[in-house]
Amino acid sequence: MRAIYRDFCPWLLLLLRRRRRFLLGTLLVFVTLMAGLALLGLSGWFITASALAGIALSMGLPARLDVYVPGGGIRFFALARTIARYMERLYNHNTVLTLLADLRYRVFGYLTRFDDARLRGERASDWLSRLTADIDTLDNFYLRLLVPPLVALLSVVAVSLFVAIWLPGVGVLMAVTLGLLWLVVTLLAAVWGFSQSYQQVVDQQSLRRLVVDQVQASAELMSYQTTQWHRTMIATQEQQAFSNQRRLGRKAALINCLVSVISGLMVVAVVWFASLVFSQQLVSGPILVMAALIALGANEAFIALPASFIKLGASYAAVRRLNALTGDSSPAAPAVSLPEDVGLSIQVNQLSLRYAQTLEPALKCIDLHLPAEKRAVITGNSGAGKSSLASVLMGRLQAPQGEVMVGGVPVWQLSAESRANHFAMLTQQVDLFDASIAENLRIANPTASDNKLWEVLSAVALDSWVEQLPKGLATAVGEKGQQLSGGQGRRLALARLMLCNPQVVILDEPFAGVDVATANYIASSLDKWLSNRTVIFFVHQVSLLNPLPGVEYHWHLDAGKLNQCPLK
Ligand SMILES: Nc1ncnc2c1ncn2[C@@H]1O[C@H](COP(=O)(O)OP(=O)(O)OP(=O)(O)O)[C@@H](O)[C@H]1O
Repeated sequence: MRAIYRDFCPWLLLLLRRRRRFLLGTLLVFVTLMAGLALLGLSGWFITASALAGIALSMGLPARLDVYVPGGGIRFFALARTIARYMERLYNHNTVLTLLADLRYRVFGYLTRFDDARLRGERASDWLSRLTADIDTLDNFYLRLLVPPLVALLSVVAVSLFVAIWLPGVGVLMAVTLGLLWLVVTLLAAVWGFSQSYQQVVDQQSLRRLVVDQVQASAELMSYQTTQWHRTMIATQEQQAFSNQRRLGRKAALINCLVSVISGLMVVAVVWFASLVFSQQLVSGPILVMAALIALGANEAFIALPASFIKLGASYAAVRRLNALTGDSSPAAPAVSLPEDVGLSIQVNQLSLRYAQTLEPALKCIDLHLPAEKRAVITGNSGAGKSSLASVLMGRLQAPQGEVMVGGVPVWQLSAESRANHFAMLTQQVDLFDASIAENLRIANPTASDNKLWEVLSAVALDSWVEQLPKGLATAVGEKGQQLSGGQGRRLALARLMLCNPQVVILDEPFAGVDVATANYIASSLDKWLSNRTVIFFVHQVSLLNPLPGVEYHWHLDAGKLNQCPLK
């Protein structure tokens, strides 16, 4: 129990930072409920009193009834209920959206502090689950698990005290029964449905993974004729999730049934006790009817609670997954900035890196010094550690041993803005968005003119190809740039890089997928753009296929070890 509280605590505190909204939202829900109950009770009282006055008059007995005050009261409560309900919906939905923004902001903040290895450690569908499904589950917390039980508890107190003014015994009966009902719909529902609703989140995640795999790998599954096998796996998982959901639904229905039985019995008991008091002429008929109707209406505060509390386990599962993020990320965002328009040197001292769950280090005791505004090439066979070293140099991957200094500042102390402004990297796997060519380019520089876009396209020899496209710069490149060839995609990414103005540039296999003539043409444009910048090329080998303009230093990576080589 304490562990559950500890896990929920940070998120509850985040929600309660908006406590004024929370209190006002609760008050509006409470006022709506009370106005409804008052309308029901007063209407019952008024109809009964009118009927009794009519009967008395028809029997020739003297009778008086003020119709104006109760009539006005009924109109007042009817209006109050409508207005309070409208305000409550408006206000609480606004609160939920505000909380959603708070939660997403916090979770996104944690994700931005992860390095490449941690981000790649989980699947995209899992990150998506955290940012969407888990946060939505938490966001339900306010409107389903915090406000309604508080309103229900307040209504138990208010309704019992009100009835006790005329019928103290009935007031106590209602307080005890409704209090018991409150415990049933909150604690009992939460405990009873906990493990199944927890499992529901786990099942949904597994199902989402399998379905994403089915869609993404459909070509492979079809070519190996294993589509049916994979579909069977999905069907089995679906069946498991379905039967768990059915068990949970059955429990929720049973609790709802219990609520109806308890509240129904309470109404019978209220009518019975009140008629005993009525038979002793201690209370009037209209009051008896009013008490019975209020007892009947009080049920409304409890109706939605079982369905919400039975899913407490799901909220707990979401919270635990989100807490795993907070545990992993570094506590504070680094905030050192680099000077503008000054050449930056790169210095690496005794750097070692080992990925989690691997035996051999990917990088071993690396020392490197590249003066400001100079260019170097680092060669190495596949798997030698080139991409890992490039990521560490850019501060995208944190190495536990050794240090990397850029412009004399440890790279991990640099703020995200500073890294974005001063560093640029062409990675092996380029990311293109499902947008037009122009939009993909303007990610690097939103204010770049069309002329500027044509200039960088020409630098990577893509201008004539784009010119002959019917939509030109507005041509969509498809999801992950699927409508471009591999080489075109890389060149577009290189053109995008050329719209920035970084002081340090890292190019990981810049000429991969490009023929020799085009590579030579791109190299000469790159040469101009790279002047006055500190540059490292990462390539498998120095060859005609890799024209490397202006390179003055050469290192070779061999199984994670870096050795300086003479430049041929
Ligand atoms: N996220 C990761 N988790 C575990 N091991 C990794 C990870 N990324 C890379 N490695 C391992 O680190 C070693 C170096 O990989 P890296 O990608 O840096 O090599 P590379 O020289 O860039 O190779 P290539 O030229 O084929 O891209 C490899 O043995 C690889 O298996």
